[in-house]
Amino acid sequence: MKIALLGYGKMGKTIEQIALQRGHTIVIKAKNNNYTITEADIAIDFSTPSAAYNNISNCIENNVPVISGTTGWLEDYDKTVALCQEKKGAFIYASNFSLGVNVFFELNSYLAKMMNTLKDYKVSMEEIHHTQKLDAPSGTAITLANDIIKEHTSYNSWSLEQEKEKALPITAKRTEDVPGTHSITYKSDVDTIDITHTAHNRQGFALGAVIAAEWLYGKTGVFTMKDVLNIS
Ligand SMILES: NC(=O)c1ccc[n+]([C@@H]2O[C@H](COP(=O)([O-])OP(=O)(O)OC[C@H]3O[C@@H](n4cnc5c(N)ncnc54)[C@H](O)[C@@H]3O)[C@@H](O)[C@H]2O)c1
Ligand SMILES: O=C(O)C1=N[C@H](C(=O)O)CCC1
Repeated sequence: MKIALLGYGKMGKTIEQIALQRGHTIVIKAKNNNYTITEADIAIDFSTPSAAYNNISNCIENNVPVISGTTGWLEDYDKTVALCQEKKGAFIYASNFSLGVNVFFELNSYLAKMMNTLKDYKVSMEEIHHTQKLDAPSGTAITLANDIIKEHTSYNSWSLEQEKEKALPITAKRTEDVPGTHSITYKSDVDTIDITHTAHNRQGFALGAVIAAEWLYGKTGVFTMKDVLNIS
């Protein structure tokens, strides 16, 4: 496929390596909105929270299927879905494209469902990322928190504050060079259960995004990584 990389930073460059290894060509390496999307068969957006919606809607308007991994723009997600449906386009967003994290999402939901009957355990979450990250908490932490809230009746929201009524507390730490670590902890007076996913580098996110692009090409609709990986 002829791929447009919308965002040619840490992720764009890692996706380029994986896409070339898998036989694709890169026709656009955008660092701003100065590009002509119609040159591409498909676009992969890993840009910035303020740029993502314009990039994605530009693709949909021009009938170019688009994958987005950019986080921190989800206030515009519903509008994007409506546009994609109206234009009969193709779109996938995932807060995390790593295959391991997508298994971790399933584990998190299953654990939350079991723990819902054990109200002595309090849930908390910690995410750690590199210091250049623009958004907090991470998109992945928000997905994990929303999945817990769906299963666990003690929580109806998440918060970066630690002691908020019915809110699942998330701690967001920024440490140089950390690609992404997410932990969920259930703590009672007698013991603790922790589950953690640790990314060792950005290759897993990039591989998942290229697999999603290969899967989306030729389809119409709005999809998620659950559709791509056929898990759960
Ligand atoms: N979903 C996932 O699996 C996943 C994994 C890693 C990172 N991310 C997210 O991807 C995004 C990018 O991460 P990164 O580490 O590569 O950031 P980065 O800062 O290294 O790169 C961002 C790039 O976007 C470019 N950019 C700015 N405005 C643009 C525009 N209008 N059009 C196109 N490009 C533009 C910048 O010049 C830069 O090259 C972040 O939102 C991050 O949270 C998601
Ligand atoms: O490096 C980042 O930025 C990451 N962003 C995603 C998130 O916000 O969850 C995925 C992990 C890496």
